[in-house]
Amino acid sequence: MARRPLPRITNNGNDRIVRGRELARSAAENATDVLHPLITITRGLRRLAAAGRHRWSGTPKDRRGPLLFLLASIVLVVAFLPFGPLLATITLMAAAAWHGRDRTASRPTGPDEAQTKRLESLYEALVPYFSAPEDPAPLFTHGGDWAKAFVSYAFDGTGRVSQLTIRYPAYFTDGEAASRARIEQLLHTKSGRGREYRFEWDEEGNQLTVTALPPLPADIAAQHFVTAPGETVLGFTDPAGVQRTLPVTSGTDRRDVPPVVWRTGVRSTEPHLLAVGGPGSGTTTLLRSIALQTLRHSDVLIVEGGGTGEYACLAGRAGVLAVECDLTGALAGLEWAAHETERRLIAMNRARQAGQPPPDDTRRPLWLLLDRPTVLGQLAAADGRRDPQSLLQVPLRHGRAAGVTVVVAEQFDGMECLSDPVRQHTRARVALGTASAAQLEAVLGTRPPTTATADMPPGRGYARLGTGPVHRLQVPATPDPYDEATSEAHRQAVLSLLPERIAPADGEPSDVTDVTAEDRAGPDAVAKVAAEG
Ligand SMILES: Nc1ncnc2c1ncn2[C@@H]1O[C@H](COP(=O)(O)OP(=O)(O)OP(=O)(O)O)[C@@H](O)[C@H]1O
Repeated sequence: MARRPLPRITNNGNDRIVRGRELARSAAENATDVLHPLITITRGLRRLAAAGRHRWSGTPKDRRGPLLFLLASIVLVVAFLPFGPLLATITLMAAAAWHGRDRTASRPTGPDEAQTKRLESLYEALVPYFSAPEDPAPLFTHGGDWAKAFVSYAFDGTGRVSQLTIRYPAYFTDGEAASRARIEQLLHTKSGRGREYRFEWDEEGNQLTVTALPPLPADIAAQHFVTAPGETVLGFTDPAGVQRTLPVTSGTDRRDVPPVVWRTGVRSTEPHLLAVGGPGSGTTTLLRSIALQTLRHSDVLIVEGGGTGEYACLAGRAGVLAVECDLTGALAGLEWAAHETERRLIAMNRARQAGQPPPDDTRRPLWLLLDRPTVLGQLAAADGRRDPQSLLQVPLRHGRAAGVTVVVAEQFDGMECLSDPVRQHTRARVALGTASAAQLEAVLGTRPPTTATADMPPGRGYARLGTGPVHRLQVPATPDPYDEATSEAHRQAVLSLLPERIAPADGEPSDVTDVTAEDRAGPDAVAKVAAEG
C-alpha cells in the first residue's frame, strides 16, 4: 500500500525573516571585504583634505598668494611631464591609502604573562578537587590546559582575578555544601584575600562563577528614606541582588543605591525580624535605625536588655510608648503589648463581621523592639519571675493580622536562650559582624554565597527575608546622638529624624503598668500616661 507523504511543516514568517537577516548580514560582510581598499583610500583622501584645509587656515593671509602660486606651478609642471598626471594620481592614491589605514591599535588578546601564571596556579590548585583517576579524559590534570577549564576571566587594575568562570566535571559533588565550601575556600585564598567574593554555582551547566565584590558603601548615615508605609530599609547591598534603588545623600553627594527593604504588615510573609551579631557589631544601631524609620507611621515600644541607655534619645518622643530598661518595666510593657495585640484582633474581627472598616484605634502599627531580651530572661530566672520572651508569643503569632511587628536583637552567644516562638516567627533575619559559617547558617538558614571580609566594619553583615536570597548588608550609620564619640554630622542626622519630644527631657519614659486591661484605648493611652508620668 502506497504511503501518503507526511505533510511538510510549513515555514512560518519568522523563519523567512531570520533567513533574510542572515542573507543581508553575509552580503554586507562580503561587500565590506570587497570594498575595503576603496573605503581605506576614501578615508585617506578625507584625512588628507582635512589636513590641507587645516594647513590653509593656519597660513597667514599675506603668504596665501605665494603658496597658491607655488601649487599652481607644480600642477602645471606635472601636467606637462610625460606620464605626469598618471604618476601624480598613483602617488596621491598611495598617500591616501597610507593615511586611511585603520590606526586603532589592536587590543592585546588573552592574558599577559603574570595573569597566565595566576590562572595556571589556580588551575593546578583545583586539579585534586576536580579530577578522578577513573576519568579517561580529565578536564583538570597536572600540566593540563587551563584555557579549556576557564570559560572566562577578568583581572582588576592590581592584576588580581576579578571574575572567573570555571567549568568542572559533572561528577564533582556540587550538591554537597562541604565540597563547595572547599572549592570556595581555595579560590578565596588563591585569588587574593582581603576581598569579598561571590560564588555562583550553576549545577546544571557544571560551571562556577567567582566574582570579586567591591566593598559596600559605609558612608550612608540615617536619613529620610523614600519608602512606602510598611517598608523599612534594613541597609544597602549589591546592585545585582535587588531590583530597586533609593536616592540617598552622603555629605553633599546624592546618589542611588540598592537597598534591602523589609515589608511588614498584613501581606508580609516575614512579619517579624531577628538580628544577631557579635559585641559591637551594630545590632543596637540597626534597631535605632528601624525605630527612626517606623516612628513616621507607627508607635514603638522599646525593651533594652543591655541596660546601657543606648535608646535614651528616643525616650519621651512622640510615638515612643516606652523605653524599658529593667525587668519590671519590660514585663509590664510586653504584657500590655500582648493584651493590645488581642484587643486589636478582637476589634478588627468585630468590625469585619459587622461589614465595617477596622476601627481607627487599631490602624496605627505597633512595633516592639527588643534589644538582648535574653539578659532580662536570665534576671527573671534568677528572681523566679516570668521570662519576658514568653509574653511575645501572642504578638509574634497574631501580630501580622493585628498590625504588631516584633524585632529582636541578640548576640550570637545568647541565641540558644531565644524562645521557640521567637525563632519560628522571625522569618526576616540579619546577621552582623564577624561570624563563623555555622553561626551565619544558624541565623540565616543557609550559608551566604559570599566570603567574609577580614575587616568587617560595624553594621556590615547579611540579611535574608524568608527563604529569599542572602544579601550582603551595610546598615546606615545611626549612632547614639548622646554618645560623645559620635561625629557631629551623624549626631545632627539622627537628631533631625527624632520626633518631637512630648515628655520631659530627662524623662524616664512611660510607666505602662498604669494602663489597665480595661483602659486600653490603643497605644495613645500609654503615650498619655508617658506624658503625664
Ligand atoms: N552601620 C553603622 N555604621 C557606622 N557605625 C556603626 C554602625 N553600626 C554600629 N556602628 C558603631 O559601632 C559601635 C557599636 O555599635 P552598636 O552599639 O550598635 O553595636 P551592638 O551590636 O549593639 O554592640 P553592643 O551590644 O556590644 O553594644 C558604635 O560606636 C556604633 O556607632
